[in-house]
Parts: sequence; structure tokens; C-alpha cells
Amino acid sequence: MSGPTVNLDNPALVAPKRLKPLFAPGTDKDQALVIFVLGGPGAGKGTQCANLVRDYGFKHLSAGDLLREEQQRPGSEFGEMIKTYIKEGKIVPMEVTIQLLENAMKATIEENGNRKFLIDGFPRKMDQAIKFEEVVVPSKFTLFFDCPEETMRARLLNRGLTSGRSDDNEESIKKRFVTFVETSMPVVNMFNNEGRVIKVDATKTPEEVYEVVVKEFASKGLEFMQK
Ligand SMILES: Nc1ncnc2c1ncn2[C@@H]1O[C@H](COP(=O)(O)OP(=O)(O)OP(=O)(O)O)[C@@H](O)[C@H]1O
Ligand SMILES: O=c1ccn([C@@H]2O[C@H](COP(=O)(O)O)[C@@H](O)[C@H]2O)c(=O)[nH]1
Repeated sequence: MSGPTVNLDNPALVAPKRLKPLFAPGTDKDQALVIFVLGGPGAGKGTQCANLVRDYGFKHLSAGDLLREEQQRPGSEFGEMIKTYIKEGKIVPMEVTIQLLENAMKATIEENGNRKFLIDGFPRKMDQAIKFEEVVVPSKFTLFFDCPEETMRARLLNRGLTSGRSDDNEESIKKRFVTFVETSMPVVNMFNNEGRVIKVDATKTPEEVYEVVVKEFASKGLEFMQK
């Protein structure tokens, strides 16, 4: 088994960027609705987000997708670093991910005024959670998809047949699970202790899972968009 080719703790790999707040001081942060969507790798976050976009008019921002795009962007100073972190199932330093999310949120607001965001696969680490809510905007709640590893593993290996993702393979999946348990679950637990988590059983069919999501959203006062 080959280990990481790059020392992930090397500070030279991280180019800290100053985080600028999304909203100018004094503006009402409630102008944006942010829902974090968390769950283990392959729990079905992206699948359910697509339903929520269709029915509630959210803008879906997947942190993983934004990182993959940045990785492929010609000339990106972070490309190689992101590639390594993703393959190793590690969490890219928060400065990079928060900046990508913030840029995408700003671009959406400028483009069509939509301020309703599903932030998928983020925050995956405590520092990200605290920093994002401090400098960007606090989340309304976290939608957490609960799924056993064996189910997620089977889904990821199946997705890996066609996804082309560098991390949908046995070796990366094992590492992603370790990161999820050790680094991401503490974030879910923190939000849960604050009463800010909706936990949904993600083992059923996508349709059954979504039915529960819709009921939970209604309990939070979120209704289907008028067509
Ligand atoms: N409820 C479900 N039952 C069976 N298969 C599902 C279910 N939800 C999603 N899938 C399938 O499992 C795979 C992973 O789903 P999805 O990409 O939505 O997960 P994810 O949580 O976003 O994953 P990741 O964290 O790796 O991005 C996909 O192939 C998807 O079609
Ligand atoms: O906040 C984040 C989110 C994701 N990553 C890295 O991306 C991969 C893939 O994420 P998916 O949500 O499964 O698409 C993840 O394993 C991490 O390596 C991250 O660093 N920070």
C-alpha cells in the first residue's frame, strides 16, 4: 500500500488567504439561508440535494465539487495539493475551501439574487465550521444523512464504476471513512448538541429518504417553492 507522496502537514503547501466577510459589516446576515448537508461518503447527500434544488429553489454548492473544479483549473496554485488531499481522503486546509464557497455564494447572489444555499459536504472539520459561521454566515441547521459504512461502501464502489473519481476505490474509501469518523463526526455532534441537526436515516430508497427530508423541512417552516 502506498502512503501519501506529500507531507500534508507541511505549511508550505498551504497558502493562507485572508478571509473577507461575504457580507459587509452592518448588513443583515439573515439575508442568506445556509443549510449544511453532512453525512458519510456515499450517504446520498448529492442525490438528496438535487431534489431540494428542484423543489425548494436552493443553490447547491458541493465543497467537493468546488475543490475538484479548482484542482482542474489551469494555473491553480492549489491544484496539486487538492489532488493529494482528495486521494488521501484528507480535509483540504479551510482557507482554500471557505474561499471557494464564498466566491461561489457571491457569484450566485450577483447572478440571480438567490440567497438560499445548500452547502454539501461541508463543514467537515471543526475549524471550518467555526470559521465559516464566523466570517461568512451562520447556518440555519445541518441536514445529516445517517448511513452505515457497509452501505456507503457498496454505493461508492458502484458509483466508482462510472464516476471517474480518484477516491471512489477501496483504498481511498477506507481513508475517507476514518476521516469522517475522526474529524467530521465531531462537527455533527457539536451542532447536534446545539440542537441544530436534522438527522435522517439514509438507508432507504432515495424516494423514501426524500419523503422524510420534506417532512423535516416542513417542521422548520420550509415549504415547496411555488411553480
Ligand atoms: N438512498 C439511496 N439508495 C441507494 N443508492 C443511493 C441512495 N442515495 C444515493 N445513492 C447512490 O449512491 C451513490 C452515492 O450517492 P451520492 O453521490 O448522492 O452520495 P454523497 O453523499 O454525495 O457522496 P460523496 O460524499 O462521496 O460525494 C450514487 O451512485 C447514488 O446514485
Ligand atoms: O470541505 C471539504 C469537502 C471536501 N473535501 C475533500 O474532497 C473530498 C471529496 O468530497 P465529497 O464531498 O465526497 O465530494 C473529500 O474526501 C476531501 O478530501 C475537503 O477537503 N474539504
